[in-house]
Amino acid sequence: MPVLPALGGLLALYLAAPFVAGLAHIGLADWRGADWPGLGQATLVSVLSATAATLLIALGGIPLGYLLARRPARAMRLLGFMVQLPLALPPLSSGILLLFLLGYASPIGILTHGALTDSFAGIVLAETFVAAPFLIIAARSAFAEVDPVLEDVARTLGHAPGSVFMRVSLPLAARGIAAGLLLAWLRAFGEFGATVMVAYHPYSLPVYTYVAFGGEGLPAMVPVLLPTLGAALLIMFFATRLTTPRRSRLRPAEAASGMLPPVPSPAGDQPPKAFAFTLTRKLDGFSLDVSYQTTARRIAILGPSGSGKSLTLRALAGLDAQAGDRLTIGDQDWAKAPAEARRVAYVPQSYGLFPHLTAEKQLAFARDADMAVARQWFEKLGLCELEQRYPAALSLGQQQRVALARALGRPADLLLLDEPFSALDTPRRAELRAALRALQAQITATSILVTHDPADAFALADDIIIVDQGQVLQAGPVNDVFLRPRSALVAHLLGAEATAKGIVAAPNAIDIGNDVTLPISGPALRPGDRIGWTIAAERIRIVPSGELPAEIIAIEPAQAGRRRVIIRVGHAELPVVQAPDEGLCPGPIRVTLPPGAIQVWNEDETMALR
Ligand SMILES: Nc1ncnc2c1ncn2[C@@H]1O[C@H](COP(=O)(O)OP(=O)(O)OP(=O)(O)O)[C@@H](O)[C@H]1O
Repeated sequence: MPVLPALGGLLALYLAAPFVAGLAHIGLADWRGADWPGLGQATLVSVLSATAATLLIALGGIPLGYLLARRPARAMRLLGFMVQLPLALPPLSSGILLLFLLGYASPIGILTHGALTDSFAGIVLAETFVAAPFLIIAARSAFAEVDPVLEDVARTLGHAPGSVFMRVSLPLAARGIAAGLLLAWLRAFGEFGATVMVAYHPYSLPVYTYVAFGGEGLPAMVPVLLPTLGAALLIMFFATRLTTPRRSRLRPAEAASGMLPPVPSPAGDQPPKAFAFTLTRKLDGFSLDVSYQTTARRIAILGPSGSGKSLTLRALAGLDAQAGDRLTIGDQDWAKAPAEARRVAYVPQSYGLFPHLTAEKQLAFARDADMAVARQWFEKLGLCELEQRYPAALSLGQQQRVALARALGRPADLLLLDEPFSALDTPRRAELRAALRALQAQITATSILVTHDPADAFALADDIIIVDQGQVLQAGPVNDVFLRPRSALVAHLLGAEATAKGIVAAPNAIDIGNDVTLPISGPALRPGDRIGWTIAAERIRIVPSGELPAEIIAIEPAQAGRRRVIIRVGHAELPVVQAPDEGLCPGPIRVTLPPGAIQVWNEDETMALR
């Protein structure tokens, strides 16, 4: 569309035109008659006062920007609004307000004998007032860009909040803050309105310019403009460099396998530690109330999206410890310990690698990192070649390994893994699952894995906690929960596609209708009870020698060239995944349903639970 470039071009032309017009006056200027000492003095005053004001602004503005970015409370929003007000005020009005505060007749003016007006200090204070919002806004945006997960991870690596700020938040926000500081300096250097009201003397450069213009008119202005233009060009050059995205000097991420090499040696022979927790949280629109106790060393927390899994993990890590928490591991009570004091190895969903540190430096980041142990993990996880890479140059699998090595490189009693495979494709997922299983066998820490995939839980946990809407639906050893889910919902969360109903015919057999009785494994059931049941599609075998009569009622194409066959057995309609077989067609067949694969729950008890 030609209108857009035309409109943009016109404005750009207008912005450039005064500079061009100024060029024409260079030859006409009275260079000899210029008041160079006066101009030099005013320039010095402006450079020094702008620098002092910028230092003051940095001292308060950086922490303020951080608070505004991290604390969403209403009081903070009000504070944010207030500190930006000077931007909206005409500078002369700002000057008048400052005179109310600092002028001769004000309490502060009386106390300081007027030292804060018509003085260098007055210039600094006026400049600070009008220029501070530039830094505060830049710092707030820069800190808001820093992923809070990185700060969480740093705390679980033993760093107290002050150290997290200095080592993670500040370095990551540094470019934005530096740009804000340059702009604040420039604004302070060019400040006129508030300054002329608060401190007419000593002359700052803008006040000097105004006075010179009043006395000698436009022809004398070209030499006066020189320092201003020079400072503006210099600062804008640096500010532009800071705000231009840096081109990565890193090597691109290789598509190399993210596989953890299997690690052979078994975990120590130490008995697993007793582990118990009760955690409650009341959030806007969501309540969490979970508790469990076990002596198992590998636990999975399984639930659908938004069920409270990550909140539980964060609470275990101590990232938002609250008064009512209960958390013991072995003989230690961690409930009141802050995150940095807990012995946890926490790997969040996004892995939480610090973008400004190489893989090697991530490893050394933990406050109490045992570098010998960390290096061992580095080697075991096949990371030696990647030591000098930044996270941006690592594949997802490699990032996961670095995050694991970093977490394991310090003493930990709990390994907390939040959806460790969620970013990976299916084959990589299976590889890493196997490798993580090997890793679990090597560590003595209790591992807690958050997942929404039952396959992860079966592979990597002895106990499972099933959560939904912030509540524990069922918890216990994986096999027990699998064979006796408490409800159809639990069975679905464990992967059941279709469920059916029946009646308990004998302690280990169920009547599923049409005179079909199904033998089952697991704890005895009470004859006569109404039950729900299911079986995973891949566990059903269609074979001529099958024990049960069934009927094929539909055949549908499925992924990878396979077929999904819907069978009726008893009153149940169940899917079966089959390799292509020309012989199969709708009609009677025989099937085998292994008793150990059948999940059963008591419908009457499920109703009572509701
Ligand atoms: N700081 C917060 N304030 C208010 N609600 C929150 C906060 N953090 C999380 N929630 C809410 O708590 C609920 C549980 O969140 P959580 O991150 O624990 O879910 P999840 O089970 O881990 O989900 P997913 O599998 O999608 O990661 C969600 O509804 C979420 O919106």
